[in-house]
Amino acid sequence: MPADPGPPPLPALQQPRWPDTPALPAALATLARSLPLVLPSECALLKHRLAAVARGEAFLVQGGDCAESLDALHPDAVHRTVALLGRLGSVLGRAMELPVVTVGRLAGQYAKPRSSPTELRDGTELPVYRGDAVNGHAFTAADRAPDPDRLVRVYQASAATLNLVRALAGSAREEPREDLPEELFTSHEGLLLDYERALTRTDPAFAKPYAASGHLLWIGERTRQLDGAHLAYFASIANPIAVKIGPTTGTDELIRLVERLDPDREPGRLTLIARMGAGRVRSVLPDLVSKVRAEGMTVGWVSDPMHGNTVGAPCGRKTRRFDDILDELSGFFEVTRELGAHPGGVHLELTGEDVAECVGGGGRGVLPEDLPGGYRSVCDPRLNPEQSLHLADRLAALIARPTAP
Ligand SMILES: O=C[C@H](O)[C@H](O)COP(=O)(O)O
Ligand SMILES: C=C(OP(=O)(O)O)C(=O)O
Ligand SMILES: [Mn+2]
Repeated sequence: MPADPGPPPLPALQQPRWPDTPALPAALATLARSLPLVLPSECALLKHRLAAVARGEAFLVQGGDCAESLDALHPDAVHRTVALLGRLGSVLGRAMELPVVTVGRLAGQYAKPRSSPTELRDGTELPVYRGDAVNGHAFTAADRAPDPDRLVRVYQASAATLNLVRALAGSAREEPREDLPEELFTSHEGLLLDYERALTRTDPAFAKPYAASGHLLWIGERTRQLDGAHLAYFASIANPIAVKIGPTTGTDELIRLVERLDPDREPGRLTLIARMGAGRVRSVLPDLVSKVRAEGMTVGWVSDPMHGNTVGAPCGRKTRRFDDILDELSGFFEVTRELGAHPGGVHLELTGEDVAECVGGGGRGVLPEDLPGGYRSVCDPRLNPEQSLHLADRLAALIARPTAP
């Protein structure tokens, strides 16, 4: 009798079309016998800290690149981004009068969901860039071909980044400094299920397996289907997790999502990252927050003011206006406070490098004509240090005087 094939696999969106060669199983076997990048006890500690965020007793500052790039990996760049997160934490923690939990979008943020599977340039169509875990950014057939060996390369790059981050955090613990967080956790979008499964580990001290690729993993807006493979994977791991929710999220859908991902209502388990867009946050968010609160669910509420505010610049690049980013943050604070919920944190795409990708900001700010010369991101536009600190100052003023014009 033929063996029972079991249930069909759940649909997994946004997965690469890997070549049908032994390269993928070989890469996954390498990852499966590799060392974990993070420990379950660290994940448990972050969960504990995020429980304080959900209770209104702490504030989350999460940020970093849209997509890390192997070519741009440099110790100074990591140091500058970590220092920037530290400075943002100092400003916002003081304004909120709360301890800050700092989480980097780094040491693993190498895979991107995309709107279209291909990119067309001057009549040539190639697979879209899906992050350095999958293919190369250059617009050539060779670079854009998915290459499973990249999974091992980004694992190694993540290990090296994490090593540096741990050293920086260690030095800050020795000698506390305004510009370095004492404890920095890592996070990335858990998009590539092959990669995440190969790095999932068990530990006798913990009831459930955990993702050893980073402390916190989030599900993106494009892969949070209730009957999808991403939800099933995330439900199976013990890490603190987050979900991005966009403006089309229904209230019933959100309740089912929370029930599925946090059935035990475990403090700190689930953070909801709202990315509605400045024009919609005030109309869409209130029902979602009210319904979750009415169900007695204690999740953390965080604002990503980046992904709902992406627009095309005249040069053809993607950009975001500083004023839209600030406006969405203001709307998020208004809505949560009005409903008696805690505005639990910010999720930003930023870099310690002096790039020109988002437009506006304090002083002269970045102008659209600066983008062609100053754009370094391999995916979405990031705030540079000046824009990030200006945003933190403006937000701090808003936090202190919520009713000021
Ligand atoms: O970072 C997020 C997504 O990958 C990105 O916004 C999608 O961008 P695209 O519309 O250019 O594919
Ligand atoms: C893809 C991203 O966001 P979202 O899933 O919210 O679109 C991202 O954070 O880079
Ligand atoms: Mn992005």
